[in-house]
Amino acid sequence: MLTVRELHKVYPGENRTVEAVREVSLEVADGELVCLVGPSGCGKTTLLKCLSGLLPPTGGSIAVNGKPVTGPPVELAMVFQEYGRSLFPWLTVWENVQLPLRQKKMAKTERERLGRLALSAVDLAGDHDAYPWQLSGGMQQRVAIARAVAYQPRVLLMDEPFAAVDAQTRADLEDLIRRVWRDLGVTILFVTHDIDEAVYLGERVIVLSSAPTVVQQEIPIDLPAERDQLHTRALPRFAELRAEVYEQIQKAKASATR
Ligand SMILES: Nc1ncnc2c1ncn2[C@@H]1O[C@H](COP(=O)(O)OP(=O)(O)OP(=O)(O)O)[C@@H](O)[C@H]1O
Repeated sequence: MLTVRELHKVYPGENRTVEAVREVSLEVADGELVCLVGPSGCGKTTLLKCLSGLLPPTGGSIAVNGKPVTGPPVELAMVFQEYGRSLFPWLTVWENVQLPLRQKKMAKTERERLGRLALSAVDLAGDHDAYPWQLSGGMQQRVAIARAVAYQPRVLLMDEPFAAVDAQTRADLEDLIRRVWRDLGVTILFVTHDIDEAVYLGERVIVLSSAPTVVQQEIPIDLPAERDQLHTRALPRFAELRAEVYEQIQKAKASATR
C-alpha cells in the first residue's frame, strides 16, 4: 500500500542546507499497522510530509496504492500532533468532520451516515454541536481522528498524534486506534517518540537512524492481536521487545555523536 524507494530529502537554504533523509526504503502492506520511531530530529515528519505529497522529495520515489505520489493522494488522510491547529475553530465538531466529505463531493445522506459512525466510534456522539475550543485536548484529538476516519482513507498517516495529551487519555486513544484499525482494515503508519506506545500499537516497528536518516532496523511485534493496556504491557515479551527497540534507538543516537 505504501512504497518508499531510496527516498532522499535535502532542505536547501541560503545559509543552512540540511540533508534530513539520506536514503529510506520501506514498505507497508495493505491493512498493516506500522510504527516509526527514531531519535529527535531524525526526519520522521519530513518522511511523512513526503509520503502525504506535501513536500517534494529530492530523490527516490514514493507510491501509495501503486500510484506515484506527486501531490496529496486522495486515498490518504493525516492526523497531526497539533490538533488545536488542525481543526477549524469557527466550525462545530459536526462541520469539521463533514468538511473533507463535502470536498470529496459525497452525497449528503452518505456524508451524514459516515459522520455519525465516526463520531460514535470515538465516543463523541453527543458533542456534534460543540466548537473545538469548548472541548478538552483529548476530545479535540478524537474529533481529528473521527474526521480522518469518516473520510474512509485507505491509508492513515499519524504524526505523534498523542504527544500533547495526558497519559490516561493517551492510553484510551491508543486503544481507539487499534479498534479503528481492526474494524476498518485501514493501513496505518504511526510516528511516535514513545517506545512503549510503538510496541503496544504496532504489528511492526521501524527504527530510523539519526539524520541524515536511513532505516536502521525493522522489528516485528509478535504480541497477541488482542491487546489491552493492563495485560499486554505486563507480558514478558512486551518487555523484551521494548528493550530491543530501546537498544536500537540508543545505537542510532550513538552513531550520530561519533
Ligand atoms: N522546513 C525546513 N527547512 C529546513 N530544515 C528543516 C525543515 N523541516 C525540518 N528541517 C530539518 O530536517 C531535520 C529533520 O526534521 P524533522 O522535523 O523531519 O524530524 P523529526 O524526526 O520529525 O523530529 P522530532 O522527533 O523532533 O519531531 C532536522 O534537522 C530539521 O532541522
